[in-house]
Amino acid sequence: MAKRVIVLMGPAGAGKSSVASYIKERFGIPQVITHTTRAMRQGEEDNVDYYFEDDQSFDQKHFLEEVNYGGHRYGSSMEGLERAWSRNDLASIVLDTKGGETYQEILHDQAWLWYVTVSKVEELEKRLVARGDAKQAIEKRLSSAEFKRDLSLPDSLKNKAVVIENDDWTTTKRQIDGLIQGTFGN
Ligand SMILES: Nc1ncnc2c1ncn2[C@@H]1O[C@H](COP(=O)(O)OP(=O)(O)OP(=O)(O)O)[C@@H](O)[C@H]1O
Ligand SMILES: Nc1nc2c(ncn2[C@@H]2O[C@H](COP(=O)(O)O)[C@@H](O)[C@H]2O)c(=O)[nH]1
Repeated sequence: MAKRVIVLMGPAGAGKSSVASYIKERFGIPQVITHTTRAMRQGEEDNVDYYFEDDQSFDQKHFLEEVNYGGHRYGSSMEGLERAWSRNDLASIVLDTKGGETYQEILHDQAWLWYVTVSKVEELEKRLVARGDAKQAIEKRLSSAEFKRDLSLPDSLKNKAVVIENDDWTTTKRQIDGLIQGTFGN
């Protein structure tokens, strides 16, 4: 089977990481670990949720693409993608929409684009609070240009991405099961 990667995009709090964890547990789809200079959140682990970097170590890496999101740096590497593909032909990665556009340009049909969103934008802040994010970090994130941009799909990805409206987790899981089983018959 051709190697593919599910590219999970969407606004902060919409549920991208929750979807990545679900497809890992349910279908054994490994997640590509990316790099960031932001501080670790409660419950996160280095080398599992991210490779946590400082500016100096980040500068030494060779990334396929890198972005600034809400004042922090994020980057993903071809090595990370190959590592996930060595375990399974279908992997996932969580990216902002700018990264999603880059993956689409580089990987074409090998990038399976999923845009995770919610129908009510107020729900996003509630979820970040419930996740235990620091108040200051939430305020900074919600006022960032990147957060506002990712509230909708960029024009270049419209009609190319599957939209998952993650208002209700049971409904979301059903949609995901349909997408994976419809394509791979697992
Ligand atoms: N359908 C849902 N209903 C209610 N809560 C949800 C739902 N999906 C995810 N959550 C919760 O919302 C919070 C944010 O989810 P998650 O971390 O997956 O979002 P994210 O899109 O990866 O966010 P970020 O980009 O900020 O990292 C988590 O606490 C998660 O458990
Ligand atoms: N383009 C990229 N975007 C990335 C990468 N790793 C994560 N992300 C996206 O950044 C924001 C913020 O992430 P958070 O974990 O601090 O909430 C989110 O949209 C992620 O999808 C990357 O390597 N490249």
